[in-house]
Amino acid sequence: MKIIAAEVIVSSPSRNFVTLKISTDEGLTGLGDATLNGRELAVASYLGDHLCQLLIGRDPHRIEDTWQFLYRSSYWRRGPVTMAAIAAVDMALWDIKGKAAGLPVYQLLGGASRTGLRTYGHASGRDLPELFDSVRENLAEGHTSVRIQTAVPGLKAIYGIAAQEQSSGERYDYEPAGRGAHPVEEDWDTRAYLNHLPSVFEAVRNEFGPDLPLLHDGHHRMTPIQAAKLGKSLEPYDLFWLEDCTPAENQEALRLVRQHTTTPLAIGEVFNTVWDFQTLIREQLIDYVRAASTHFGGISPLKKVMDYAAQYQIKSGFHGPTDISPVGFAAQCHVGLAIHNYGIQEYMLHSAQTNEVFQQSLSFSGGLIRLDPSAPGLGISLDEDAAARYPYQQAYLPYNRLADGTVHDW
Ligand SMILES: O=NC(=O)[C@@H](O)[C@H](O)[C@H](O)CO
Ligand SMILES: [Co+2]
Repeated sequence: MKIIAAEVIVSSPSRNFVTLKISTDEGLTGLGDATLNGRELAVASYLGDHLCQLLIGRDPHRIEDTWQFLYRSSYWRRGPVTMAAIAAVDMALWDIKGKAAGLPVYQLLGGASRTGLRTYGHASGRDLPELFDSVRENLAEGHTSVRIQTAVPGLKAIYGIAAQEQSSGERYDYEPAGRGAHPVEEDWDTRAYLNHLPSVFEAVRNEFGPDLPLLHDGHHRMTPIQAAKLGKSLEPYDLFWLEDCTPAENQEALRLVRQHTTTPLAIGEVFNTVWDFQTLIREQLIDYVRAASTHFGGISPLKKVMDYAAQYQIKSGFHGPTDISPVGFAAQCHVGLAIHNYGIQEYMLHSAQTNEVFQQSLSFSGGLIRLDPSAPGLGISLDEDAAARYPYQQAYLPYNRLADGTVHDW
């Protein structure tokens, strides 16, 4: 079999998505997700102007060789743009291999290790009543675990809370990317956040009891000692995990956090290669791997990092925001179903418009994502006419500044 075409499809139903479509001389096609929120066109160009031409004539069955060729032949390595582009190729080739074999991709990765994938949803609220309603909505939707994000007194707009100007009760169930030519500035105050959050979790535990698994996303905004303080102060509320508690470019920073708290830690949604996890896994500084297939080079490296993590009893907690397309989401669900060390899957439901462009065969019932055993490959199709109805619109993620004007992680 030979690759005869590789096309990049940029579409913006509700938000921007970049999809790679690879076609073969035997009539099979494969899809890959190359979406990088806020930098989509950089990845579209990396694919369209550099990688697609290298694929023509290659045997699509040679996934590992293609991955290694694309990774090493560029000379320049790693980074979110490069790895999202390679991820899309990897996913599309697994899609083709599954279709050629008449099997879902998880069957090629060792078969199902469980019935389905337990999920967590995003509960958010500017105040406790809004937050409690949002928790109830998530439970009604079928999630058996819930992420808790709230506003912080004195701050106007922060990560994880629907933009203030939106109608009250608006849920944070759609990842921001403010449309326009410049990112929106939001405000931040770590001290106010650290002083406020424990009371929120105490209220949530009082309202929903001790058993509901609760997660929280620190979103890279704390120093290691601040993250240690928060992890320790949340111990009475028995979190399932505290996510991105501190920027982990310096993986050793987690040693300090680990010394002070038993709150489980999840990191890695902004990572793009296994080396970003090497110290974190080897020193067991985290409990969950937050990588996502789309930002991590695809299905192949995601399976590799999880097999490495398994040696340290570290589980998966793959990133599942709405700025990963249904193709990328399905790809990591296939990995999640096959690996033994599965933890949980972040699951933000895509909009009706997005589901108009991408037809999915996975389902969500009884608190579990289930993959269709009769759907070969990734089990996703893309309606190119629908995609063409939603042209790209430039959009950026927000960023933070502190009260004194210093730029800060958002
Ligand atoms: O855990 N989920 C997250 O941190 C997401 O909400 C990220 O901010 C977005 O995917 C960035 O585009
Ligand atoms: Co996160």
